[in-house]
Amino acid sequence: MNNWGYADHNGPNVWHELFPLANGERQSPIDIITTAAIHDPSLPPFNVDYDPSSAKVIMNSGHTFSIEFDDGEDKSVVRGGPLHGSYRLRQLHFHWGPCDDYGAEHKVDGRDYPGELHIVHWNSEKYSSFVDAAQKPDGLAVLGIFLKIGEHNVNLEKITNALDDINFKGKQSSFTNFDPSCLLPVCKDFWTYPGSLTVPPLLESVMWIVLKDPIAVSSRQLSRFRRVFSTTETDETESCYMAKNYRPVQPLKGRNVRASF
Ligand SMILES: NS(=O)(=O)c1cccc(NC(=O)NCCNCc2ccc(Br)cc2O)c1
Ligand SMILES: [Zn+2]
Repeated sequence: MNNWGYADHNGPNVWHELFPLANGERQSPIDIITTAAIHDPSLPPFNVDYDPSSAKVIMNSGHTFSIEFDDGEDKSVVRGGPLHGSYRLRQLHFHWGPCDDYGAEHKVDGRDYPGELHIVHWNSEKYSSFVDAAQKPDGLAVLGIFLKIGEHNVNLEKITNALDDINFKGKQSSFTNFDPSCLLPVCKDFWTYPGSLTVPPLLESVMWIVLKDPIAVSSRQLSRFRRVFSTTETDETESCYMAKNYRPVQPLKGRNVRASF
């Protein structure tokens, strides 16, 4: 089943058939129970230092759409928080649902958000590439930012305007001069815990930094995400919209979630 997806026949409930890590000890996403989170006063703030010229392309993988960054040198990095050393920016992508009531991957006290932004970085101090780092327990760092329905988000416009160029699976288009820090909330309070990729191969190599505050996007902007196709332009089967691409929450299995606030 290398054509994994989010439908009943190839979705999260059957990923374990080809990706045994699906039932692993440090899987993501999780439901963050705020009263169980441990305030860690020794946690420093995290710091992002992004160069807008690192942005290269926007692409449709069939599972989400992503902005890919030049990760050939330490031009855009995240440091601090729970991290030791600097982690290099690789890509950002989104997860959403079929309606505005749910679609994020992490939950907070059982609460659903309608979407979630993931900004993916890898440990370039210790490892030689993203794929190498993705196999290591301290290889990746992902910033998770919740989306809530509210005001039109001007910073998201550049991304949603580019979706027409990548409407089908496999399409990519030039996308540069973009600094992802414009998509971060003002307050940088976060929860952090050791977890995994939320997509196959579900590798257990992610230090998660989930921001407490959501960013607002308009219902119209989020509905544009759902009109991206998960199929190619020439797919013999009928075209299929990317209506949802979130993984349900996974067992905590004894892990501690720390709070920076
Ligand atoms: N949702 S997430 O936890 O933030 C998260 C964290 C890191 C990466 C991704 N997605 C991708 O890298 N997608 C493009 C490559 N396809 C998946 C893939 C990944 C790693 C390796 Br090695 C091989 C491989 O085929 C998502
Ligand atoms: Zn993701």
